[in-house]
Amino acid sequence: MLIVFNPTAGRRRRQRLDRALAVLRRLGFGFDLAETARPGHAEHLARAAAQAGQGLVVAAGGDGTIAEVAAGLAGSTAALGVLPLGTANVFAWELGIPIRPEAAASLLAEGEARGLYPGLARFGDGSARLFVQMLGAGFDAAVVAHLDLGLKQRIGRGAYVWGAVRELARYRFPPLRLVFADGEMRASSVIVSKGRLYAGRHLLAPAAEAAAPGFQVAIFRGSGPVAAAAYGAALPLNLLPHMPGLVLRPATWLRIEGEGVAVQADGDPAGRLPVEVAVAPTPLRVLLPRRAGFARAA
Ligand SMILES: Nc1ncnc2c1ncn2[C@@H]1O[C@H](COP(=O)(O)OP(=O)(O)OP(=O)(O)O)[C@@H](O)[C@H]1O
Repeated sequence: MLIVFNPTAGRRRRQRLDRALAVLRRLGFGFDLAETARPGHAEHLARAAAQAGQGLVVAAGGDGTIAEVAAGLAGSTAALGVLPLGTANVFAWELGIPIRPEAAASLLAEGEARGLYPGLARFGDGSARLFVQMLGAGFDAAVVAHLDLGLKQRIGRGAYVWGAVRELARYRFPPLRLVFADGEMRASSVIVSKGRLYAGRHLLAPAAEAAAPGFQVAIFRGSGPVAAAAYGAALPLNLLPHMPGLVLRPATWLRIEGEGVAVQADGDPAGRLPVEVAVAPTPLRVLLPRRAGFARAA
């Protein structure tokens, strides 16, 4: 097993990693540990490991690190394991992967690999990017793009709240055009979600089935700072899905247009519109709790 550790993900991550490694050693599990040195490095490490015949590659980090490892494993038979050390850890909450390092390490020993279908984003410049949990365009991507990373290191998720408040004052809410296989819609923001949860364990898309190929698309039709503030206030109360102006619909493909508008994938800046979103052609084998019960929103 190779563990790919992002030393910049989340807070107190190294102590949390050490707690997980202590359990693996106690269980007699052999592992190699590799630290990422830059964005994108986890993908290279994972691909090289899979090509060398490694059967299990563990992403020790947040959702961005998981997505990079997933991209490196794409098309191989190696399974993805997760030690959730990130700031929001939405993928882990969604799939019932324990957040406690000791329990997450035990899962690496006793979990079962199940096939999940990531999303694949293709951008106007020809680049492509895999995402495991969600992709957003518009307001939330602007928050991610302008996030104060120093503040995130210090206070964690609060940095996103502060970033959102700042963004309310300056975001211009340019209109987006969403093209589905069966028609078009206008929106001020959109989140394409593999799962039910968003920003930790808050409810976004109750009908989502994380293990199924395809997405729930959250289409924010309310525009302007007042609507965005209302959506933001509803999120921690798990009332977002019921907000006026929010439309949720399933899709397996869509194109999002809005010249120059920021895109985020799994909580990291991912480029700019236009983007085409589809289901990845090959499933990703992910180590999950046996009889995985997908988590409830908090
Ligand atoms: N050594 C490094 N220096 C700077 N950035 C790095 C390094 N290694 C990885 N990264 C980048 O850090 C990004 C964010 O990390 P990650 O998503 O794992 O943590 P997080 O943002 O704290 O967690 P979450 O996504 O759960 O909120 C990754 O997408 C990756 O590109």
